[in-house]
Amino acid sequence: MEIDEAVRGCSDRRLRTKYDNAVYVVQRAFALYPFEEVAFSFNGGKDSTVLLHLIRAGYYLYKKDSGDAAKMDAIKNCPLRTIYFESPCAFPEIDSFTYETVSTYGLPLETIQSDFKSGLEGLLKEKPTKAIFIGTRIGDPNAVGQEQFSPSSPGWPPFMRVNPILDWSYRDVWSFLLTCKVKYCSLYDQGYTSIGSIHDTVPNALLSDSSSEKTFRPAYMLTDGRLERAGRTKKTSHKIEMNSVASNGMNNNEAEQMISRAASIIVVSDEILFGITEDKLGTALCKKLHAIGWRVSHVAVVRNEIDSVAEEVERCKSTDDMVFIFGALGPLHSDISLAGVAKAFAVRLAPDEEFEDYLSQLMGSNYTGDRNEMALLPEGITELLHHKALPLPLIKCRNVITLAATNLDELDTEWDCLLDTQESGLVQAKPFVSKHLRTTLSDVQIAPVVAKLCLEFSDVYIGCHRISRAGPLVVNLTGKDNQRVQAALEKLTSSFEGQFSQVDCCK
Ligand SMILES: Cc1cc2nc3c(=O)[nH]c(=O)nc-3n(C[C@H](O)[C@H](O)[C@H](O)COP(=O)(O)O)c2cc1C
Ligand SMILES: Nc1ncnc2c1ncn2[C@@H]1O[C@H](COP(=O)(O)OP(=O)(O)OP(=O)(O)O)[C@@H](O)[C@H]1O
Ligand SMILES: [Mg+2]
Repeated sequence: MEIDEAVRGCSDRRLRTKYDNAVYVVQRAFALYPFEEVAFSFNGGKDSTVLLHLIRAGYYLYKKDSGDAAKMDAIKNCPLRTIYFESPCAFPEIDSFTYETVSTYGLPLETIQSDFKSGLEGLLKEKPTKAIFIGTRIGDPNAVGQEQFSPSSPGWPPFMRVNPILDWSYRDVWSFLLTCKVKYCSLYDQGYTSIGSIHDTVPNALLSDSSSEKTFRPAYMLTDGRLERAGRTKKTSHKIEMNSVASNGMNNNEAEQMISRAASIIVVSDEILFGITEDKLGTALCKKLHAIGWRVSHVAVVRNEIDSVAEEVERCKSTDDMVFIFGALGPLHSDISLAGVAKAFAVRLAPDEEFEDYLSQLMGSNYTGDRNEMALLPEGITELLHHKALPLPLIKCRNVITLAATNLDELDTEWDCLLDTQESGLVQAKPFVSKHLRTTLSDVQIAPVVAKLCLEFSDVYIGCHRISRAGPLVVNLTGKDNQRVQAALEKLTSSFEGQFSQVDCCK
């Protein structure tokens, strides 16, 4: 069997291991389910092309193991039911590659014209189908929480999703296709690295040829597989969000208020809780966030314990747009931040190939201990944020960004890189306006007026603090609408003629 021979004959030990595991999953599926109740979901993409050849190899090995030696010569192909969800928005190259391939490999094709869910409902009604092979890989947006055998989701018709290449990286896919010298869709040689519909897919800009803007290098030249989907345009952008709120009859100001951003900060440090060190980074980050118009809703210092981090992340990730974590990052026993993040998202820590590469370039081969602990990242939800000024990319898990800074200078660098990296999601929001007033009046005297003011100006934050019990009182008015902040200020000062003076800062 040519695929099996090509992989076994190659020197790439990692590819051989990935192949062995995937082919094992294929064979188990054939052992578990009646052949005619298994289907292969094929769409001509690179992942499903890999899967096609793994299924062919797995089928061959399964038949060989079941003692059908006499018939082995006849088993060149695997006549597995193959389903293709056709779409008028598919690339013509994808369509033609799909039809050609099923014909080349003798796959009985069943085309479906509706969406995935109703298409599968129809398919299951028509023919009993217990399991479907899918080319999902960790890193695909829909892979989170899946295993190699994962029942379909609640609300979907019942079948087993079989994902033999779930743990394959972008590089593994290309090593396999090139080692086996199999045909793949021509778009991948034109710079496409992941293919969706004609409306949301363009060649990957990272492969653009320096000599000409219009030519692109082949997909297998992309060195950082994390950026595989860079040619897939995002479904919702800040601009669209803004347009849609503005088109709901709101003016732009109101629209900006609507999308004002909130962040929380988690500092992981037993030392701070013991009083041995102080948290300076949390305070500095509050200032930086405030300066770009973000509201900080919460700063927490938690213990170096997986559960403490997980509980805090779980709380913050759903209430805030962004969560920042400092501390407990590295190979030490107490470096548990990423395990806490993984637990909060109910995913595992798994080796990350790209991060491993960065670590070995930075630290040589002795960098991570026996299990490559430092290269274990939350599986399926991690994005590496690259920047030329950073020796290691920053780790972003959905809306949780792990900062590696240990002092204020390092924080400045990381912050500038985040602002310079679109993928960080750190967009500039409408800036805050702050005005500060100072008075020698007592708290008791101003309390009823300030309480009323808070009700009337609910969009303006009105805070009061003293530098000392005997010293003057400072009132801080902060909001996003300059006129409203000024109006609140005037109302307060006019209630106590001549008793307030405006100052530049709140000290
Ligand atoms: C055969 C097959 C089975 C699927 N089963 C499920 C499922 O059980 N649950 C689910 O949420 N999505 C399921 N999907 C949808 C995929 O998760 C995903 O939305 C789809 O592949 C589109 O990916 P894209 O949005 O990246 O193009 C299935 C898709 C296919 C082709
Ligand atoms: N239109 C479709 N018809 C049949 N199966 C599909 C279709 N779209 C997706 N799938 C299944 O979902 C899997 C994952 O799709 P995905 O787009 O991530 O991978 P791919 O198309 O194989 O490769 P690429 O990431 O380069 O687009 C496919 O390998 C295939 O098994
Ligand atoms: Mg695709």
